[in-house]
Amino acid sequence: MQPAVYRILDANLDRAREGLRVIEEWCRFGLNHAEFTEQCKHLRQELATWHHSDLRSARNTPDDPGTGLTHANEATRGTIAHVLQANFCRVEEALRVLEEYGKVYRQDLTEAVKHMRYQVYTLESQLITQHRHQKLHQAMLYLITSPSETVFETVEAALKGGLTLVQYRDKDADDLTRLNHARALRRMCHEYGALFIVNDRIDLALAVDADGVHLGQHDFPVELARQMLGSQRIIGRSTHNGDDLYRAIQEGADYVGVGPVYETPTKAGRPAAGLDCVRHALEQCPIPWFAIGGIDANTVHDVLAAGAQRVSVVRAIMQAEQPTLAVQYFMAQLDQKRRSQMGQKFAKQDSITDPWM
Ligand SMILES: Cc1ncc(COP(=O)(O)OP(=O)(O)O)c(N)n1
Ligand SMILES: Cc1ncsc1CCOP(=O)(O)O
Ligand SMILES: [Mg+2]
Repeated sequence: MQPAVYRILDANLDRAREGLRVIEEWCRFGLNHAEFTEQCKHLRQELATWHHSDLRSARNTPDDPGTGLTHANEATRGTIAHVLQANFCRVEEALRVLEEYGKVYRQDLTEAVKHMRYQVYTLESQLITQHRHQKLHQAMLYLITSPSETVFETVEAALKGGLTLVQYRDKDADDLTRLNHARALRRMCHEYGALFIVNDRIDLALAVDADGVHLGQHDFPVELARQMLGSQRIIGRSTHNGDDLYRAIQEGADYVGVGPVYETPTKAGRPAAGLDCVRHALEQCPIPWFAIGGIDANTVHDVLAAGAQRVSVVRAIMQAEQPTLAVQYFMAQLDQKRRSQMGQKFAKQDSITDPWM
């Protein structure tokens, strides 16, 4: 057996185990997810059983020309999602190398790492799903875009203000324009670690690998969207009354919009559902819900007082002179409401069990 093959197997066993350890640490300390943590640990330990001394003894780091190679993208990671993505790539590539070179070393290694590689693919999909849904539950402010010459500048300014959930909505543009805009906005949102949702169009959401789609009462049913998008993507539903809300929950929507609370020119012709829809959602909605419709600096206090914990806005940010400040204002109001509620809950019970907090 050529020493070079041993060196390749040694290096890639190290690479795979190191990448899994990076992922494991987020599962353990970032997600507090015992099952994912255990899966990573088991894969690491299984790889360790193949790391025999004949492979380790072939290591020759001083003569390794690769140690000096670096890539500009390796220096920094924009978000945790980028850290996870880079390390899943590292693990999957290393396992593929082990599988190929294992064919000239030991057939049982090849079989073992092939099985591990598919386990890692599944874990990656589960983690992406978990990450998306965790970010959805943590999102308190939801920007829905409106057609604008400065839509990209406005969204980026909002993301710089701490916005974590964006929906691309343009009822008038042609499909090619929507495709290009959605691609650009999805890239921008993910650079800032924000979720990107597409309004109405399941095909467009799939085409740009969006984090999800938002469907109105007269758009495609949630069931069809779920068949096309799977469980790993987010599906939101518009609701205007108690029946809509009940049905959306039964259909398995991941979140709902509740409103319009006030009449709004952004959704002309849709009558206001009033603050009662907020009060009803507070009592009846177990999934994340966003009050929407006519919410701005003048109305947000009443909407929060009626029980909203999350709000969705269009004009208040899209038409703001300074979108960054507008986002920071709303986030401060929402955080203050959340803290006051946490305080009240602690006052009422020994431990907080609210799954959305
Ligand atoms: C969060 C949220 N709620 C409601 C809507 C409205 O969706 P839209 O497609 O604009 O109108 P309908 O399909 O509900 O009539 C939304 N986009 N986002
Ligand atoms: C899309 C949508 N659905 C219900 S109200 C609304 C628009 C809300 O826009 P604005 O925040 O400008 O009132
Ligand atoms: Mg719609």
